[in-house]
Amino acid sequence: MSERPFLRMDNIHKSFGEIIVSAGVTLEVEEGEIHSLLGENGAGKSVLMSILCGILSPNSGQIIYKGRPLNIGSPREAIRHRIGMVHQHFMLVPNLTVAENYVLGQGSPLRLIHDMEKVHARIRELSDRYGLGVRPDAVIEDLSVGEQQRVEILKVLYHGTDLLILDEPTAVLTPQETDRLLDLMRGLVKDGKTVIFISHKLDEVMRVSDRISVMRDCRVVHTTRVADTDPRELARLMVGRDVLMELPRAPADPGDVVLSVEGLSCRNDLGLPALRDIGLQVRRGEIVGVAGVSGNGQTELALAIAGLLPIDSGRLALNGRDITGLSPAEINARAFAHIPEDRHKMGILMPLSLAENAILERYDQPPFAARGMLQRRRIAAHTRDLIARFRIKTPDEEERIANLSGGNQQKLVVARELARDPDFILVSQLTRGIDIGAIEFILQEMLKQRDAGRAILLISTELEELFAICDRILVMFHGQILGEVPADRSRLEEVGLLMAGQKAGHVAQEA
Ligand SMILES: Nc1ncnc2c1ncn2[C@@H]1O[C@H](COP(=O)(O)OP(=O)(O)OP(=O)(O)O)[C@@H](O)[C@H]1O
Repeated sequence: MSERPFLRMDNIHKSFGEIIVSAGVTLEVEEGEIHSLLGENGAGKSVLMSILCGILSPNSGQIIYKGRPLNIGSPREAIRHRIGMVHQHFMLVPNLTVAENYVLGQGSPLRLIHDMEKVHARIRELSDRYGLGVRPDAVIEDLSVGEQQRVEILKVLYHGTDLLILDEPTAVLTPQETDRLLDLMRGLVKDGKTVIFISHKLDEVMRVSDRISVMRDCRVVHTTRVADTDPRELARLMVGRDVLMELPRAPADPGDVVLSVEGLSCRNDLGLPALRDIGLQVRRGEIVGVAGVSGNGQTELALAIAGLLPIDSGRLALNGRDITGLSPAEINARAFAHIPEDRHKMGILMPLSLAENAILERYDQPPFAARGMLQRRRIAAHTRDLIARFRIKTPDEEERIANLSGGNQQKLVVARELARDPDFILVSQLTRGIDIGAIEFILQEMLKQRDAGRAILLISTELEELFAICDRILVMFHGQILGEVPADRSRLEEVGLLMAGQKAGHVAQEA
């Protein structure tokens, strides 16, 4: 251990009642490095970083920062010490501008109005310096996810930072946006800043880090220089066993058509055309992937199929029966499972328990309801079964789902939907926020579902995920399906070209 590290978190303990969430963590970070933090879902990464930036206070342990003990009780104090964090879920107010978000809570409104020109100028200066492309007068809700993230990072820089913590910043980014973010992180380090980076994506961690610490069971179990390790070793350290990088699978044996989409066109919530004449079929016993750079209509495709977005024209059928224009509840009732892209908006209800979330769409149906009464023992037993099978980290089924780590919330959504014995499974961003050990398990589960004769449509921006389990891949570009490619890794380049709008040697016209 070095004499005087930039940051040393020493023997940090934290528990909520009986639940231990930090079990004597010791972590050292050197000045001017990118230090990655890896660990399974629920290993305690976010909790540790929340302690470092004053959101949670530890029960015991010490933090030495820039050679002095650090005792902070709020994020505001952390900012004073030039420690800034970008959280897994953005904390911006959607209907305010970038500049308004930055000055929220910063003083009297009258003075702020007067100073707004200066605020705008400072945002422009920082944005130019780091190539962030952030406009101070842009309204948050009009920005893409990648842009919102740059706004969050610039917010930390705006308040002044020497230590920047990024909690799973790439989970929602396109590969291009990720490259841009990794470049930005290197630029910040060149500028003398220190970065702590949390990610489940080992390739990114290997590309960008100087050093890596691995957490398990709420402790740091290993710290290494990136040159002294490889993804296989990191995976083993995280999960405690070897993780299969390639899943064995038999060729598909597709049966009858389960989902059929014909001539589907619709608009997005701004009234602009989002889908143009989409046609596709998913058969029993196959997994059809939908690839594409995010924002090319994939979100609208999932919403339209689930009955959550009105369509302009076209026809949807499930098991040969017309479902066009049916309500989401009516579609749901027809052996239709949906794992949505945004679990917070659509997948779960935060104030409710795991057990309540586990039966969200079925609370009024047998075996969970009888004679108008909830069958609490049955619901509890069912939820305990899901918790055990999907290794969801929680004290019990009565825990509020809001208290689970992000990846464990996603596991519950997947477990609940697969338990519904569906004919058709609509999935968006299946493994977002999930650790590699659990990804291996969930992808294997999807293959089992396929082999049991279910039809699966998997919409994803992760090509790895698509190539791992799909049988064929459709590529979306500007609201259309530009091509179909067998899910064979040798065809990766073709998929990449289609994603960029290039088809058989020519560039697709923007309609
Ligand atoms: N307020 C809380 N009350 C009870 N338990 C909590 C609370 N906040 C976090 N936990 C628990 O602390 C543990 C660590 O959670 P944390 O969010 O740090 O995990 P993580 O390593 O960031 O996981 P992920 O990769 O899924 O984001 C989890 O088991 C979680 O359920």
